[in-house]
Amino acid sequence: MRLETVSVFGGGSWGTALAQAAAMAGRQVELVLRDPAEAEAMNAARMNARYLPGVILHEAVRPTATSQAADFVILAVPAQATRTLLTALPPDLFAGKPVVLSAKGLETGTLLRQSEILRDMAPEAIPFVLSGPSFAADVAAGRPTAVTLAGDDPSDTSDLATALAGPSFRPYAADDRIGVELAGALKNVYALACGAVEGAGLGASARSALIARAFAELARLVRTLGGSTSTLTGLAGLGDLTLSCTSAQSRNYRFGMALGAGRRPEDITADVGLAEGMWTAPVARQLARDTGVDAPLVDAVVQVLAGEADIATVVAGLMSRPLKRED
Ligand SMILES: NC(=O)c1ccc[n+]([C@@H]2O[C@H](COP(=O)([O-])OP(=O)(O)OC[C@H]3O[C@@H](n4cnc5c(N)ncnc54)[C@H](O)[C@@H]3O)[C@@H](O)[C@H]2O)c1
Ligand SMILES: O=P(O)(O)OC[C@H](O)CO
Repeated sequence: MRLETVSVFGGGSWGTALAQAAAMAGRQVELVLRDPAEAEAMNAARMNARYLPGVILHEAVRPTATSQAADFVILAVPAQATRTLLTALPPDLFAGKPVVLSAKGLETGTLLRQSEILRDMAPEAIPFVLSGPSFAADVAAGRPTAVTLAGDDPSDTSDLATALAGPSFRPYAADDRIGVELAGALKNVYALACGAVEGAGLGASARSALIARAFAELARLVRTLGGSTSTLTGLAGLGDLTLSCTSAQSRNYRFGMALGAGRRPEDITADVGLAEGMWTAPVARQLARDTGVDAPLVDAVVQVLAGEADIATVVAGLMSRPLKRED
């Protein structure tokens, strides 16, 4: 498999960070933005001033609005925008090529994972999913980061991991696409919940209890939806859950903190930016209901986001559930 050139779609923080990582790994990178003026400005400044100010673009990164054919592709737009992006691109851009899906979210309406959207829109692409504890600012600045890269063919996945690995970016190859995608999407919902616990001043003990019960709920969902629970002890599971559920660097966590402090969701987005958990929570609740999985934490987040209950009410509800064995 030739893996010298890569097109990264999405000129936000994650697309720019992954473009930097790929360039540091020795790839020639085009960073594809939808707005030609923004691509030109980024090229002139050699910086993504809006999403990653202060990070000088690697010389192998070429911002552009017109994509050329590359050896492989990385998609890094928000989860709800992946289908729109793919609709606008010619399918032959992807045919027979590795496509790395890096958005962490489930699609509203269809309830689909990112690689299922790709299968719908570009069935001849070869899907890989990348997830794990990784803030764009850390990756772009070359701070040590490790992620999971899952694909169906072990040899191709190892080759792709090697093509993306650099001195500070370490992808571990794996094969459980379903588990990796679900863990990445769901951790955003649980990060909202943990942020809300902090914002409401409920204490560090409550937050740790929540992380542990979130892990158990995630395991039930992953097991039922066809993933492997062993994935959850890895970077895409435990790694990302603990990062996003404890750090105010996470937008989902910050969104939750504001919710916990009593602000309304519609007023928070302008300050925090993209918080994928907001979109994924209702989808996860639907998936849990459809498959009979008990998911009280996802339910609680949906209720708070929808304004159906305040934090105190959902916490009282969770604390008064019948006592049970810890499994
Ligand atoms: N930022 C991080 O630290 C980080 C880390 C890992 C994964 N992710 C995931 O990456 C995804 C993208 O997040 P982000 O942080 O880059 O968001 P962002 O808000 O920083 O940037 C989103 C970018 O997508 C572009 N975009 C939106 N709709 C588009 C469309 N239809 N066509 C083309 N471009 C479009 C926007 O113009 C913007 O440039 C999310 O699913 C997020 O969970 C982010
Ligand atoms: O800022 P967040 O909450 O979207 O989290 C970013 C990454 O997913 C952390 O791994």
